[in-house]
Amino acid sequence: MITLALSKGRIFDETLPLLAAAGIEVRDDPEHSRSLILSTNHEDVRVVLVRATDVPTYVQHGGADLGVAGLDVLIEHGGQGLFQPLDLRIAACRMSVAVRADFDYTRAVQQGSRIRVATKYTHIARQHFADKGVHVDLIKLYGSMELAPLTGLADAIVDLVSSGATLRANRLVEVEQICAISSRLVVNQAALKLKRARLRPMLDAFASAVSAAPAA
Ligand SMILES: Nc1ncnc2c1ncn2[C@@H]1O[C@H](COP(=O)(O)OP(=O)(O)OP(=O)(O)O)[C@@H](O)[C@H]1O
Ligand SMILES: O=P(O)(O)OC[C@H]1O[C@H](OP(=O)(O)OP(=O)(O)O)[C@H](O)[C@@H]1O
Repeated sequence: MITLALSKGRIFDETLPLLAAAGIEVRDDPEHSRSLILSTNHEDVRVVLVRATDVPTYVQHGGADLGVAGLDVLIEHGGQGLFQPLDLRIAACRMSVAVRADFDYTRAVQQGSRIRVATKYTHIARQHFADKGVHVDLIKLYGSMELAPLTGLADAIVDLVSSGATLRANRLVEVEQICAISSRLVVNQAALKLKRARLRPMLDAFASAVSAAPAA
């Protein structure tokens, strides 16, 4: 059995065409089923639905043989025990610093002020500000980061930005882009050896589908 870990929503939706290119069709629709294990048109391939942040953990510990996870999630996880053969170029966005329009970020940085930064992505944020030599107090949040500067909890946030609509809706401005983010295929290192005959053609089919897809 080959087990693929996916998260519901954009990763599931954007992975489906790549699976189709590898001849794999998922039988259930996660939006209309409560089942967490989905069968496919191949008896020996199944999809398990997990939280986006749990995909690396499932694959690392062999709960799944392979999975799809955002680079943000992989950096935060650390990537131990994971083979990362392919950038799938799906769920593309960027990791950015954003502040209230009336907060002078450039000046705060130049003055060497301590900046309070709220984020779900503490590893990425810590590394970014350490590289810049900026002193920060990090505040760990699990969602709705945009609220933090609006309520006085923080001066800045580090969060994912795609269209910019969420920042605009909350009257925040993007002041720095930290890195580009897309989703990666991750494979359990032991599974890659033990199930190589079944996994290798799947990985090759994903790679061909990615290079055939128009650039995002
Ligand atoms: N607005 C966006 N546009 C494009 N890609 C995004 C966007 N937001 C997040 N992503 C990417 O998609 C991945 C999955 O995001 P999703 O919103 O499905 O899960 P999540 O809510 O961040 O995770 P969890 O449920 O574990 O907290 C993220 O890890 C990121 O790489
Ligand atoms: O620039 P935009 O196109 O507005 O996208 C950015 C938003 O997308 C992500 O949230 P998501 O939609 O995944 O919601 P969630 O984190 O609550 O799941 C991210 O945390 C931002 O809030």
